Amino acid sequence: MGWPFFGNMFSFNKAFNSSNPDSFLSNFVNRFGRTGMYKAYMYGNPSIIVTSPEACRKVLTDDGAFRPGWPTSTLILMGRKSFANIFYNDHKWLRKLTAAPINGFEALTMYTKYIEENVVTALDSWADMGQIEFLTELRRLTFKIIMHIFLSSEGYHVREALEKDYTLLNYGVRAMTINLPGFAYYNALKARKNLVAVLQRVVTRRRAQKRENPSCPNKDMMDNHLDAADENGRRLDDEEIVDILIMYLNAGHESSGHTTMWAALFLQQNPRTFEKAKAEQEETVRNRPTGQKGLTLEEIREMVYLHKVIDETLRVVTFSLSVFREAKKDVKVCGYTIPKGWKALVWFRSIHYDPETWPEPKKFNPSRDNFKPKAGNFMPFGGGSRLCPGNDLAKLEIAVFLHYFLLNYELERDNPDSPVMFLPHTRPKDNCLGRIRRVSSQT
Ligand code: HEM
Repeated sequence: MGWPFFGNMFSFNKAFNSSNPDSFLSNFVNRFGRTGMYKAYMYGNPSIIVTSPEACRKVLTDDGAFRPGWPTSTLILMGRKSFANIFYNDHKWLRKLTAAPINGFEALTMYTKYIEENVVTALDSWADMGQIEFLTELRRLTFKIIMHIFLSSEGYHVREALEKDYTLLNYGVRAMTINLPGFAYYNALKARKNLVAVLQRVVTRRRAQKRENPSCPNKDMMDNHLDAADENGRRLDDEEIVDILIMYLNAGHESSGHTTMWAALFLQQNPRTFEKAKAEQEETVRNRPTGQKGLTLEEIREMVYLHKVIDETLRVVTFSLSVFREAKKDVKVCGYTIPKGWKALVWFRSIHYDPETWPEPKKFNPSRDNFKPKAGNFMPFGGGSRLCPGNDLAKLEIAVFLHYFLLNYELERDNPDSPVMFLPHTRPKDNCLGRIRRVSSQT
């Protein structure tokens, strides 16, 4: 279980700050064999790192034995009333409240137009901007989209005020919990304070508006939260609304921004895949009824190859390296006992990089046609009752972006060999510095 007090965090940080993050787990495998479960001391807690698909699935789906168990440092940043720390009936109610408006055909059709308009405008302006940090611009774009869904009636200033602080908040999420100036965790705590202050001001103002004009229709998710009551009439207090929003806005843009960047990058690095994906998009446009302007959700759902590209990107990148659960009792998983109170770290990266399931796992290859999916060996959005509620929205955003990117643009990187960072999330160190160039004008 590593060093006293620090446990395995030194070796974790060493591996994830090198070019070979998987060496962290290989160390366990080399010493103890492919057991699928390894005892470790992580983020201040005795933990079991769970790596086999069967064991991961069991941990994610057995709500009787496990509950979310995020480290205290993460809970402080996300908020003690965020999704990371709500359980049972409250969780069920709040999931229904927040997931319904971003799922299903009608909701996604409504957002397709907004996403499309913003993707088209963004790509067009980036092409005129010369050198850009592609990742930074994509994060701005996905943040604008998630803000539209949750806080559409707030203007540019609120968005700007929140956007800056989210970057700092994220850098602190998987950092060492050192609350001293100059350290990532210290900056993240300051960023959270600012985020809370901005959102609290919005809640206070909206409550006042609702008192003055109770019949005013709801405009966005924030308004829905202010009105919501559960079956016993319980309403959400300010802290709950702020914490739910802090986590949702974060989860809703970082992941899709990063994944979109990697998808574009992988396509650019693999010309044959690029051409194949582009051909599918050209066919979509050719088959479009005359008079139809822009994409429809039906068209997007029929893009078979593009979805393979997106899935393969989700696998190779594995944006959520692992998620945390805590054993509510001593529980047997695949022959081993996880003791009550211990954390279980569901290690998605090992599932997605298992060479037995994914030959040449580090290779981006959307045409893994011999792949037979088995329950648990592809879980980019998690599983069980905590399955990501934004998965369809995220895939929609990525698909719309790739549609226009493939048809009309290419990415030229300034530092194609820029090293890759793995914490807090996998990204090129230079945030993908480069240029977006127009290559044709088909749409
Ligand atoms: C590529 C994009 C995305 C990836 C890879 C991703 C991944 C994940 C994963 C693995 C989980 C499970 C966490 C757990 O088991 O504890 C999760 C949960 C969550 N995601 Fe996503 N996500 C993405 C996009 C989004 C978007 C667009 C939104 C919002 C619209 C969102 C909101 C959430 C929320 C609120 C949870 C917590 C759910 C709960 O605890 O019930 N995610 N996500």
